Amino acid sequence: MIKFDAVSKRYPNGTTAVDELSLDLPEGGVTVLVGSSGCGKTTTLRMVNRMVEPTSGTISVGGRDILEADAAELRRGIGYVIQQSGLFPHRTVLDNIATVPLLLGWGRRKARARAAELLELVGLPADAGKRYPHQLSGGQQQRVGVARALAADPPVLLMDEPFGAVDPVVRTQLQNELLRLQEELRKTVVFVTHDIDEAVRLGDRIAVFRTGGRLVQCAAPAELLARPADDFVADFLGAERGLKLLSLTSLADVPSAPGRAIPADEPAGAVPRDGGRWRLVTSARGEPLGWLDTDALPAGGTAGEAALAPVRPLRDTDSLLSALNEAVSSPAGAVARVSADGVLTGITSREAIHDRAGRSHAEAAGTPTPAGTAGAAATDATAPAGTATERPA
Ligand SMILES: Nc1ncnc2c1ncn2[C@@H]1O[C@H](COP(=O)(O)OP(=O)(O)OP(=O)(O)O)[C@@H](O)[C@H]1O
Repeated sequence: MIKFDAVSKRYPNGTTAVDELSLDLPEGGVTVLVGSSGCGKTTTLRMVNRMVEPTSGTISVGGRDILEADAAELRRGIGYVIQQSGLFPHRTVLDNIATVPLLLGWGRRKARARAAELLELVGLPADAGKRYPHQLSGGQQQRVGVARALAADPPVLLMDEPFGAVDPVVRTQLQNELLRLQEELRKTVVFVTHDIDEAVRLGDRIAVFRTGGRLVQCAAPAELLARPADDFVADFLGAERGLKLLSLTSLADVPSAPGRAIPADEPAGAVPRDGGRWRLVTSARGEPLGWLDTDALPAGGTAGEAALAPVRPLRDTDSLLSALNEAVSSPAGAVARVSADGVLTGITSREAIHDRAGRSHAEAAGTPTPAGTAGAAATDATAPAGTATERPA
């Protein structure tokens, strides 16, 4: 969709911002550009919509050399979102979003209807449309920035650190919104960030640049994390790249055992004390409520009335990293698995998670799978904490 062929950008002061870049950005995918400050990410992005002209090489969008296109026409097919949202302060939110459709001569009514539709698409309430940008939070302004960039339904979206100026919680929300939108819209997105976690979350592919505008590696996140091309990329990805890789693997194919859960209305005195210390207590509907310590059972009352250690049930769509986190923080050393409606489907041992984690690394690195621990993969809720064989992930 977007193709860079031996593209360089040299500024008159002698700075080489981008050096002989050859890169294909697939249609409908998110390509994230990362790298240390000043390595040419923004320059690369801005060359796509001709805000910066390359010194040499060719860039094509949809098979057409961008230098042969009229710059204004080219930009109509390319949405652009920047860090400080870039909204017009004296225009209402709705008018901001309607900017490009109005420039395209859509007519006021149609442009505003489209803007209202987009407001909803990016998760803002309809009444936000009448406000001015300064009457919105930073996160809401960024949503408006995204809505404005999408207004004319461009096939390409350029995003230059769009979530760089908001706090981590809002940032995660905005990332989730973008993933949801992308699921629906399938734009070809070029996304610049300094944040490797953001890159791993959002990117179908990640391009790592180094100072001097040199592309070092471009690969899918899992491949990049498992097989960094050199020490520079490995350092850039950080010491925790093994854990980051686990954030990309889902829990879906990790086995679980039914587990013998205890209903909350079971009399405490009737809870079996043998076969393991921690037992999962569930509601009448089967939702996990917490872990019961059978070494400290109260004399009277029900299992549900006892002090329970917290449980954070996980679904198949949760990541292996979340599962590992839950397994190490749960006193039972196991994870309660639930269906989409929150009902217990089984219990997975820490060992099963370790086993899957090891395979996930081996798969991504293209090395032989380490011997599995099939058969010991699941646990039942009666297994005492810490009985799983400890193996490094
Ligand atoms: N107009 C310009 N004139 C001269 N040098 C420039 C100009 N614009 C950018 N540069 C230089 O080109 C290099 C690449 O800049 P660019 O903004 O693309 O980097 P970046 O990777 O986006 O940086 P950051 O992460 O800090 O935003 C830098 O050394 C920068 O100083």
